[in-house]
Amino acid sequence: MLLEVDTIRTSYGISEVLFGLSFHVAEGEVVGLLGRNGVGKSTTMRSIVGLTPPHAGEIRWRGKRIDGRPTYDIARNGVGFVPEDRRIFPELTVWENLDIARRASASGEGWTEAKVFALFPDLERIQGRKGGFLSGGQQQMLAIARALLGNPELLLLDEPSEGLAPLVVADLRDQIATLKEQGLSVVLAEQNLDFVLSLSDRVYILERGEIRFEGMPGEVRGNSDLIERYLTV
Ligand SMILES: Nc1ncnc2c1ncn2[C@@H]1O[C@H](COP(=O)(O)OP(=O)(O)OP(=O)(O)O)[C@@H](O)[C@H]1O
Repeated sequence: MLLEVDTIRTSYGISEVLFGLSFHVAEGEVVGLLGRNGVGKSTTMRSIVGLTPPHAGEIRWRGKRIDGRPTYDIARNGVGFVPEDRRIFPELTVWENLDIARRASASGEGWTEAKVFALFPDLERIQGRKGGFLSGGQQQMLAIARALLGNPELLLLDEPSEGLAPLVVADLRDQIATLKEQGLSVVLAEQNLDFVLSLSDRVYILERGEIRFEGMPGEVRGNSDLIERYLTV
């Protein structure tokens, strides 16, 4: 198993947000995390990469514990994270945003600027533009491109389609599908049900910091009980 999240409990100060949450990701799998705002999807990702480490439970990467390890170490082990706010440097150009990520990466092999430009041709065209002048879609693609330069084996994407126009979302879906075809494992936290169901091999539904459902996308699609209970606003 690539990643095992085993009954983790995570808190912000005294307020507990994840209550013994467990899920796993096999090699090459795309796993969707679904649930309304505030159920703990971002906190789950932040727990995995060590930004808000769990205070109980275990997180294992290829069978070895990574909970409690520093974020840079978890990244070097092969876990890439694209946070919801994308964290683009606004004063740096697209090229410079990528260059920094490549230099920070431990391994010089694998992803290169040329390869990320092949996946995101738009980024090549605007490589001289400053991060602060990008559209939401361009920012999202830059954030994913930057994470890829760290040569992850697993990519955690937090709400990648949020705020993007439908045509841009369609492009993003194709790009994530290409990454999957290339063997990358992905965890996708999303509100956009069609987007997740069309990409995922398996999905989990969260509510109040716990997993309430695990199944195949086909078991969620058209299941109005499940959708009404856990997903509609
Ligand atoms: N820095 C923080 N300090 C305190 N509480 C927080 C913090 N970040 C998130 N929370 C709380 O933790 C809970 C889970 O939030 P989280 O962001 O993980 O949910 P989510 O499912 O990702 O939702 P969203 O789509 O809004 O990001 C929420 O109740 C939220 O208010």
